[in-house]
Amino acid sequence: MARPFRIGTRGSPLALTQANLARSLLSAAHGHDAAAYEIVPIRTTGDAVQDRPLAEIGGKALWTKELDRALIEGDIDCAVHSMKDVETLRPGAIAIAAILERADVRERLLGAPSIEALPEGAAIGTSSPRRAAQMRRMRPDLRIVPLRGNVDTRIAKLTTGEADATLLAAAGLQRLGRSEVGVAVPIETMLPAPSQGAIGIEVRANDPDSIALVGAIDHEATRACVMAERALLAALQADCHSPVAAHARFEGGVMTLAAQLLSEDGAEHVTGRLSGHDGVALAEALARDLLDRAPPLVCARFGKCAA
Ligand SMILES: NCc1[nH]cc(CCC(=O)O)c1CC(=O)O
Repeated sequence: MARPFRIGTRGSPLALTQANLARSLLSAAHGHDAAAYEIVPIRTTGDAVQDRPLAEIGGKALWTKELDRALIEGDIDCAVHSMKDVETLRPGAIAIAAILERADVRERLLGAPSIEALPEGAAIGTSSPRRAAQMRRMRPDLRIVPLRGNVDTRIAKLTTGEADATLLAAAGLQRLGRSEVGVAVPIETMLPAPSQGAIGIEVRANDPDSIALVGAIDHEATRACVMAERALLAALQADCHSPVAAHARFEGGVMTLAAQLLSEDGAEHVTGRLSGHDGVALAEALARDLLDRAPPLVCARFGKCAA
């Protein structure tokens, strides 16, 4: 290559680790020297504003807007994202060229050996509406306190007593070399966020060379699962503040998509699962079914209900 292929990323330790993983996979797939790739960290609004609730900052595209602009303007050739943080509707000028093989999708609980073992009234630090609602559903006695910052900051805030316990994605901990921290929560107990554990690489939609280069490291099964989970969010018209969990997986060539919608306070919820071969069709059917069966408070949160 004439010049290095520029890999755009957020500057957090987890984002940089993920960008380096993308670089290693790309150089291995194409037999390039690592120097053929350049990591370009870009500061996002979500990283810059650490002291206010996410919903207050404006909500949408907090982690992607600056990277989108750099990509579209040609300052970078691709952008590496945690797919969990990427909005369901992407700009037409941007294409997802690869989704990497998914890591452990589970949540890990830090601060107690299990959810049942949490002391009465314990403070759970999380800024995720999904995690908050799921915890309130299982343990209405718990208090939810906001906890933001990158993974290491959140772990540190437990030590300083800002919260008694927290939940973090196993995938992020693993990638930061902290896979021993906390205990894994089975997905049957706590269904993860849609796209949790999946890294996506975006390119300009009108850049066929980058589409081919990056497409070489796509993991087809992960892509199908993540696209089904994202199609469910689209069909629900959910956004990043919606308390929704979803997880798709293949078993013997058949995809099973499971999902849970909750009211903010966790008092009401609806769950469902469907199996089949077309992930997007499964997502649309499951969304219809969940909205049809949603109790009133869940319905109020997700709009589009029949009632
Ligand atoms: N919202 C922040 C975020 N985005 C991606 C991850 C972890 C990695 C992943 O889920 O792919 C995290 C931290 C967390 O939820 O623990």
